[in-house]
Amino acid sequence: MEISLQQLAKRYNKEWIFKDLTYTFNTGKSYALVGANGSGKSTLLQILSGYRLASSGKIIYQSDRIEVPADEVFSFISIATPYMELIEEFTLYEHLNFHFKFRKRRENYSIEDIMKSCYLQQSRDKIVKNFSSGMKQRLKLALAFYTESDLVLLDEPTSNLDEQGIAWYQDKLTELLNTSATVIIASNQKYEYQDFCTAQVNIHDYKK
Ligand SMILES: Nc1ncnc2c1ncn2[C@@H]1O[C@H](COP(=O)(O)OP(=O)(O)OP(=O)(O)O)[C@@H](O)[C@H]1O
Repeated sequence: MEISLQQLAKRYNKEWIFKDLTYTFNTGKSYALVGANGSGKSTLLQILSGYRLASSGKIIYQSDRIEVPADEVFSFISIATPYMELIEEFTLYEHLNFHFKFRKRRENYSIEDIMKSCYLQQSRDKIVKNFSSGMKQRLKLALAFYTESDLVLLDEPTSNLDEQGIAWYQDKLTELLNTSATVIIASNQKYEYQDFCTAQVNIHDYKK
C-alpha cells in the first residue's frame, strides 16, 4: 500500500505536534518513525490507522494504484500499539479465533501454528486478562504479523519483551519484510528498526 501524506498537521489544543508533513510511504517498504519521547510518533500512527483525525492536510491510501476509500482503509491495516486493548475476557484461542473470523490469516497459517510461533501454545486456554505484560505484547504482535495486511503499523513493538521475545520480534519482522506489506515502526529503540527499515522519518523535521 502507498500512503501519501499531504501537508498533514496535528495539534492538541494550542500545541502543534507536527505541521506541513508531506511524505510518501511506498508499497513494500519499511519505515522507522523516530523522535524523542512526546514528539508525536504515536499520534502520527494513530492518524495513519484512522483512530485519530488530523487537524489539517490529507492522506491518500492506494492499493495496486487504486485509491482506497477512507471508510475501507481499516480492512487493509494491522496495528500493534500500547493503547490497543486486547479482549481480556477471552482465552488465547478464543481471541485468535475471533480476530481471524474477520481478517484473513497470512499465508494460511493455522491458529495452532500462530500460538506455537509466539511461544504461547501452553497458554491456549488461559484468559488473556491473566497474561503477563510480555505475553500480551507477543499476542498483539502476533495479531499484527499474522494478519494479511497491506499496511502494518507497530508502535514501540518490543515494550515488555524479554531477550527471547526481542529475537522473536526481529525474526517475525524479517519474515514480514519479505512480503509486499508496507511497514511503519514508531520506535525509540534502534534494535527495533536498524538493519530492518529502508528509511527513517524524524518527527522533529515537521515541527517548524
Ligand atoms: N489525547 C491527547 N490530548 C492532548 N495531548 C496529547 C494527547 N495525546 C498525546 N498528546 C500529546 O502529544 C504529544 C505527542 O505524544 P505522542 O504520544 O504522540 O508522542 P510519542 O513520540 O509517541 O512519545 P513516546 O516516545 O513517549 O511514546 C505529547 O506532548 C503528548 O502529551
